[in-house]
Amino acid sequence: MTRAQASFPIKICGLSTPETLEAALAAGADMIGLVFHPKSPRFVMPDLASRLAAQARGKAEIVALTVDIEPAKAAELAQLLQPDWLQLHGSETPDAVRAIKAATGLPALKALGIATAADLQRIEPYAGSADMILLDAKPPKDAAYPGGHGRPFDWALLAGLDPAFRFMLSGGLDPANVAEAIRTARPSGVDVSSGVESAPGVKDVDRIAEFVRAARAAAQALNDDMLKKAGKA
Ligand SMILES: O=C(O)c1ccccc1N[C@@H]1O[C@H](COP(=O)(O)O)[C@@H](O)[C@H]1O
Repeated sequence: MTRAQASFPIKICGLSTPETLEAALAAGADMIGLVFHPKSPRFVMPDLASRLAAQARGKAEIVALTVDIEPAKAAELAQLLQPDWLQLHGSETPDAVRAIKAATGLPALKALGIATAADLQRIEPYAGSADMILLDAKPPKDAAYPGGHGRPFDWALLAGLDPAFRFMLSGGLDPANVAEAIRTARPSGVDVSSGVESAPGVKDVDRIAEFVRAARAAAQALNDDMLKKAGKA
């Protein structure tokens, strides 16, 4: 089990400078995301990505974010970056997730877009393939890239999920709303990109620190509440 699977992981995605990566590490982020989708404003070239990965290694889990990547390309990326996770943020089927995992030997964080209760039925088929599910908003129609648009979805849709099901939540989270998102959706971790930026692709060190602080406090409160309900506190 990785560190992220054992605790309440807080992931800061789309980091692209040593300074903002350092801010995420100093704030106590558990996972950092490097984006390998060329159409994203957060895309990092392989050389820079390798340097950022070296800076983060051993301090936070490194997540390589890809979109509908071929298994052979994923293996090349894994070789180059040696990430701890692959985030699969496209329309990868359960079989594609299995093939990418087999080619890389890495755990997969599979993102699924949620807009209605019916979308929750897309989770179950990934039970035997994805190591963690990330529930995100759907991108705007005609978006050039499938995530990182700062759009929330209705977190109350997740209230009926099995409490034992571990998932991460993303989509429009920011320092001001992450506590409410955690109270409502009761996720096992959170992921943010544009909510800690001053402009698309430009991370803000103060917002990163505020986000991690707010998420950590809300996760602790959620845990205390669950222990109380279970009669253990
Ligand atoms: O961040 C990106 O640029 C990105 C590009 C392609 C796919 C996913 C991307 N980011 C992921 O999108 C969600 C939501 O981000 P936001 O906080 O709403 O901006 C998050 O999981 C990012 O990892």
